[in-house]
Amino acid sequence: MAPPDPPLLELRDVTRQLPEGAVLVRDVTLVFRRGEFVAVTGPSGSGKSSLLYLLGLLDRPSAGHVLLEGRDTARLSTNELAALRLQKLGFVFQFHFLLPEFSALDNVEIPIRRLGRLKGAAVRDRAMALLAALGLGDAARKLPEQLSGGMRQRAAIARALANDPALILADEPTGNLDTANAAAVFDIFERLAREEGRTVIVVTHDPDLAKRATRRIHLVDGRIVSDSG
Ligand SMILES: Nc1ncnc2c1ncn2[C@@H]1O[C@H](COP(=O)(O)OP(=O)(O)OP(=O)(O)O)[C@@H](O)[C@H]1O
Repeated sequence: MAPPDPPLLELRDVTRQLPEGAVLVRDVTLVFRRGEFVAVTGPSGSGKSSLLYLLGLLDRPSAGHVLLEGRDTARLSTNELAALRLQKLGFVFQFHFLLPEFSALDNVEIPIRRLGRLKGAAVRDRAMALLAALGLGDAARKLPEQLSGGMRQRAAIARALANDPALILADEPTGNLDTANAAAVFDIFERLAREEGRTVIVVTHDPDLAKRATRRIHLVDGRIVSDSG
C-alpha cells in the first residue's frame, strides 16, 4: 500500500529568536492539511506575522523544522526556497504591493512568466481568467491607482493565485478595507479552500472574520494558546 500523502505544511518545534535575544515564535508545532481555512489571531505583537513568515518560507527558524509536502526546507538554499515559494505559495498582505506602473493584468502575468511554465498567449489567458474570476475582467487593463481598495486587494489575490499555489498566506489582508470588501475577500478565501482544495492561512485582528475560518489558531507571546476547529 502506498504511504499516505504527507501534510501540505508542517512546523516541528519551531522557534524564531532574533540575534539580540527577543523570541518572536516559541516552540510551535503545527500541521496543515490541504483545503484547511485557518485564521491566526492574537494581540498586537504576539508573533502572528513572524509565524506567517516562517510558514511562508520567508524566514528560517532558529530552531526546529519547517516541512513543505514532507520535505524539510532547512536543506534548501535561498534560491531553492524562492523557487518553491513561486511555485507553491501565494502571498497577500495588508498593502497590495501591486507594481504601480503596471496594469492589474501585467501584475498577474509577471509571476506566471517568472515561473516559465506557460508561454505566449497562454500567460495572458491565465491572468485574464484569474482576474475575471475575481470580478475584475473589465478592470484588467487599469493601473492599481485607478482601482478601488477592494479591487486592488482582489487583484493582489489574483496575483497570489498566478501559479496555482497549494497554499495561500495572507497577513491582515482586510486591514485597509471596509466591512463589505473585507467580507468579499473572506468569501474568496472560503471558496479557494472549500471548492479548490487550497490551504488558506490568514492573520486577522477581526474576530468576526476569524469565525468564518474552519480552524482558529490563537497566539500569545509567540506561543500557541489555542488551536480549534
Ligand atoms: N525584525 C525584528 N526586529 C525586532 N523586533 C521584531 C522584529 N520582527 C518582529 N519584532 C517584534 O516581535 C514581536 C512580534 O512581532 P509580529 O509582527 O510577529 O507580531 P504580530 O502579532 O504580527 O503583531 P501585529 O498584530 O501588531 O502586526 C513584536 O514585539 C515585534 O515588535
